[in-house]
Amino acid sequence: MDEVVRVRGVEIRPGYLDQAAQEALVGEVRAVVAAAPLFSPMTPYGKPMRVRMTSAGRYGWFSDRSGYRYLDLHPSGVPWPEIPPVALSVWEEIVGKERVPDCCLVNFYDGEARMGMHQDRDEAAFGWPVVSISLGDDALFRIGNLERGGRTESVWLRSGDVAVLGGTARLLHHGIDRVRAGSSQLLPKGGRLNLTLRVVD
Ligand SMILES: O=C(O)CCC(=O)C(=O)O
Ligand SMILES: [Fe+2]
Repeated sequence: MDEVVRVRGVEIRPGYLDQAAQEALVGEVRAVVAAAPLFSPMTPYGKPMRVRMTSAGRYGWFSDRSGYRYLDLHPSGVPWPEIPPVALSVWEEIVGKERVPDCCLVNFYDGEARMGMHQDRDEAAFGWPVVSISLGDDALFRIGNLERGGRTESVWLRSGDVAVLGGTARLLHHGIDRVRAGSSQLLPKGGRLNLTLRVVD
């Protein structure tokens, strides 16, 4: 619970959420997805992303042929739901109460989904960390460098793990190489949920 593994400045807290907290958070994410359905954003290169997404909070992350950005409303026109309380308490415990995150991006990975190496840099402020919560199947998380390319290190993220990209690690390239289908029983139909809490502006 209190263990912290540091990989290139990324702080990983294995098993931060216990089973009961994970189940509670899954229930909260279901409510988010019911109000603001998952969609597959189009990349600026014209290929739909394999990961399905939605958001909660003041802003939601979006991508289409015009590029990556944050939107005030879900693409269907409905407001983004409130950030799930369990996720908000993870933020408060790790980052503090001084600033509430503006966005909780929800990513859903089926067994085939992956996410290419990228930086989280669509926010206006990099002074606050990105806090990532993993639920469901294990995922191989690759951590690179501030510049594109170069040597990388990989670590498996498991259900209940929290990873914090802050300080010198805030703008490191990172991605998900693969998801180990069937490695967790948390989501009845399998797959992986990742929540990232972000300060946007
Ligand atoms: O799924 C993950 O663990 C990482 C997600 C991510 O990097 C992102 O949404 O920007
Ligand atoms: Fe990211």
